[in-house]
Amino acid sequence: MMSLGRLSVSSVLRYGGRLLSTSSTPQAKVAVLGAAGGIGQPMALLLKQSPLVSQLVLYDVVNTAGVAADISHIETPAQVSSFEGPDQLNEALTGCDVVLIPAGVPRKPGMTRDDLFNTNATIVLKLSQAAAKACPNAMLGIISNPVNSTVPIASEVYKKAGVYDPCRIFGVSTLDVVRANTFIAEAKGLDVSATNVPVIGGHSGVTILPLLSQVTPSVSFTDDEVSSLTTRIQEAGTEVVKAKAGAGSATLSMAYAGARFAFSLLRGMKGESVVECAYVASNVTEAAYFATPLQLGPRGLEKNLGMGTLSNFEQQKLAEAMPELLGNIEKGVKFANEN
Ligand SMILES: NC(=O)C1=CN([C@@H]2O[C@H](COP(=O)(O)OP(=O)(O)OC[C@H]3O[C@@H](n4cnc5c(N)ncnc54)[C@H](O)[C@@H]3O)[C@@H](O)[C@H]2O)C=CC1
Ligand SMILES: O=C([O-])CC(=O)C(=O)O
Repeated sequence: MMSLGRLSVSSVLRYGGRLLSTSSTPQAKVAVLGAAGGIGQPMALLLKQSPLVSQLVLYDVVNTAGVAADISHIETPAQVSSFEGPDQLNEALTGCDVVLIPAGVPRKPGMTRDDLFNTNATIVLKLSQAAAKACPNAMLGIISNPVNSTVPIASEVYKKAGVYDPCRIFGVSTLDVVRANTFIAEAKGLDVSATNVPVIGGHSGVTILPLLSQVTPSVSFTDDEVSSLTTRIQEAGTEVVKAKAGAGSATLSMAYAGARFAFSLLRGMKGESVVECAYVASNVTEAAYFATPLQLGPRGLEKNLGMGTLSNFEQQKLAEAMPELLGNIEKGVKFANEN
C-alpha cells in the first residue's frame, strides 16, 4: 500500500519515559552536512530519535564537535560521529546511504533566495563533488538555497563524475507541503494530520505552486481563497524571514520537513511505497527540474506521479512560474559547467 510521508514517533515505544526503538529495520547511515547550523542541529536531533537511523554523521566547517557530543548523549541507538572541515569530509561521507545538505547562508529581510546563489552555489558544488566521490550511490537531499539552482548544480557535478543517477538527487521542497497542509487545514477546519496538499514547481516565490484543486480530503474554495492561500504558501518562507528580523530563515519547521523527507526516503529504501513531493530531474514540463509527487522506493525515485489535471488558475500560475524556474535552472547548470 502506498502511504504519504509524515513524521511521527509511532514506530517508537515509550517505556519508563524513554523512546525505545521497536523496529528491526536495516541499518542506515545518514549524514548531515551543515550540522551545526540553524537547520542542521534540530534536524540531527530528530534523526537521532529515529529507529530508521543507525549511524548519524555530523559534518560542518565549525562547531561540529560540541553538537555531536551533545546529541550523542541521547538514549537512542543511533551512533553519532563528528567531522569538521574539508580534510575530514571524505571520511564523513564514506559508506553513507543518505546525505542531507543544509549547509550555506540563509536569507535576511529584503533578500530573495536567488541572492544566496553567490555563496551557496560554491558550497553545494564542493559538497556534491565530495559525495559523488565518497558515496556515489547515496540519496542526496539538498536543502541549501536556492534549491531551484543547487539541484541542477549537484546533478551536473554527478554527471561530470560519471556517477549521475537522477533517481537519487532530490531538492527538499517538503516544507512547502508541510506549510500548505497547515494553512489549508486551518482555513478549512480540517484534521491537519489527514490533510495533504501536493505542491509542484520549484522552491521560491511564484515557482512554488500548491495544487488546491487536488487537496485530500476534497474541499472547495472560493476564487479569493484560492488566490490568497496560494500567495500565503508561496510567501511563507518570507513570512518567517521577516518575523526573524535578520536572525535567519525557517529552521525548526525546516528541520521537521527535512527529517520527514529523510524518513520517507529510508522507508522507501526498505521497500515501503511512500509518496513525497520533491524537486527532481523531470520531463513532466519543459523545465529539466520540477517538483511533483513522487513514489519513493528502494532505488530512490521509483515513479514520477506527475501533476495531474490542473485548474485554470493553476495552469495560469504555472505559466507565470516557468520563466523564473527555467532561468534558475540555467544559472545552476552554467555555474557547474564553469567551475
Ligand atoms: N529547502 C528549504 O525549504 C529551506 C532551505 N533553507 C536553506 O538552508 C540553508 C541553511 O540554513 P540555516 O541552517 O538556517 O543556516 P545557518 O547559517 O544557521 O547554518 C548553515 C550551516 O552551514 C555551515 N556551512 C557553511 N559552509 C559549509 C560547508 N562548506 N560545508 C559544511 N557546512 C557548511 C555553517 O557553518 C552553518 O553551521 C540556507 O541556504 C537556507 O536558505 C532554509 C529553510 C528552508
Ligand atoms: O525562505 C527562505 O529563505 C528559506 C526557505 O527556503 C523557506 O523557508 O522556505
